Amino acid sequence: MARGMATAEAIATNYNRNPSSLSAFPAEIFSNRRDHKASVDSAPSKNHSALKRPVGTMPPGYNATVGQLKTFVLPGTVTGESRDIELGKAIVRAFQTDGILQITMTPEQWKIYSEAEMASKRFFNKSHIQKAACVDSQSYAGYIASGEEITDGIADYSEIFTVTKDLALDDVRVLDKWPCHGPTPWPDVEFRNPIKEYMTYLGKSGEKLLDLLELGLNVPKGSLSNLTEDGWHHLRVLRFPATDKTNGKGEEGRGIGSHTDYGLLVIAAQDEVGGLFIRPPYRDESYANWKDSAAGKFEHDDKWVYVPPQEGVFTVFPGDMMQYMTNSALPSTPHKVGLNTGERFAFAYFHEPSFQSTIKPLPGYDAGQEPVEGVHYGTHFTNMFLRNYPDRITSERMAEENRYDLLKTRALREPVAIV
Ligand SMILES: O=C(O)CCC(=O)C(=O)O
Ligand SMILES: [Fe+2]
Repeated sequence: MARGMATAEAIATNYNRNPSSLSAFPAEIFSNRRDHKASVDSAPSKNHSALKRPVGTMPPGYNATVGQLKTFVLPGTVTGESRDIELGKAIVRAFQTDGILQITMTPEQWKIYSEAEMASKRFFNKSHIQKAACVDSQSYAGYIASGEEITDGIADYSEIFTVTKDLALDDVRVLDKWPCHGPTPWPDVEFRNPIKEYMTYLGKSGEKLLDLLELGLNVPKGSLSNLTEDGWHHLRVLRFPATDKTNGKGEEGRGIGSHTDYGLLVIAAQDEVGGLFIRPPYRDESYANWKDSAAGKFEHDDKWVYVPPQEGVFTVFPGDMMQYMTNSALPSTPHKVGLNTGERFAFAYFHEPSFQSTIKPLPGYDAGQEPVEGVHYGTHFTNMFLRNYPDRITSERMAEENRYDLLKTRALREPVAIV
């Protein structure tokens, strides 16, 4: 049965209005209007007199609007029927108004997410020596200690395990010294297996979202999803220390500085602690992270929206390449993370074009945006990692072996035959 636009919107609104679907968190959080400012230390307003504690779980010292995100249920398959078109349009509208949306986890995804989260906690519980051994000199995959990553010149407090395409040492791309190409230095299979499974599942959701976006943006089938054959999908498994338990290398209360991410879509998940802030699109603001760094932009102004943790959902927002392809019809969403009173675990999965692809504007969205010759995704990714990890062994080896220059060669700009 075909369902109309109202129904696609209704799916979204029902989730916002039905507190029973928000089991883990106080329903009152979600009765906030978007224009209501609230923070941990603000006095509860009349509306919140029934609250036992002030609104939400916002990190101390932050003052932001509490977001009411639209929540969507992805179909089993995207066939292109009218209800998919309406859903695609509703997703486009949500990105344009809010900059972020939620998708529900299927019961299977919930199980896979929970197992990945347990694996993450096991990993971060290991000794520093065990974690620090998980480094690779050719890929940027592996462990990043708290204070090692740099955003806008300041150390981030996040502790991270990054997963990139896990390539064997005898893979031809590794033998040919392609930048960023190499193995993922897993600590053990107890970590590797659940994390790989988590990525595989999110990959399927990422593909469905791209299919729906093609419908919602009214562009030919395949214009987004063809880019992700051999996509450079990657994942950051994250732990944030409590605000009073840092090593002093960064800025007080700051987890990760304001930034945009690089590819098509970010699919994130967080535990119940809370710390993510995003910036919805504002008409008078423009930025283009592939031209000039968007890191640190707007960091300290008051136009941020706090993303309250909600059990059983992923949050989704567009990345830089989506912004370029749509001429900013879907801007890459700036976001940042604050430290909270307790440690926080999160995942950020990046659904990306293939490393070799040159991204071009979508039909109907080509307004001569710069650079007119397109953006080489692998170069953008490499630039971002060089900027974030200037002192990592991978950056040093890339410089010593002149790997960066390979990005200009034909081999790195043509599809790879996957065997
Ligand atoms: O911690 C989060 O929720 C988001 C992390 C993030 O922005 C990133 O890893 O790029
Ligand atoms: Fe991010």
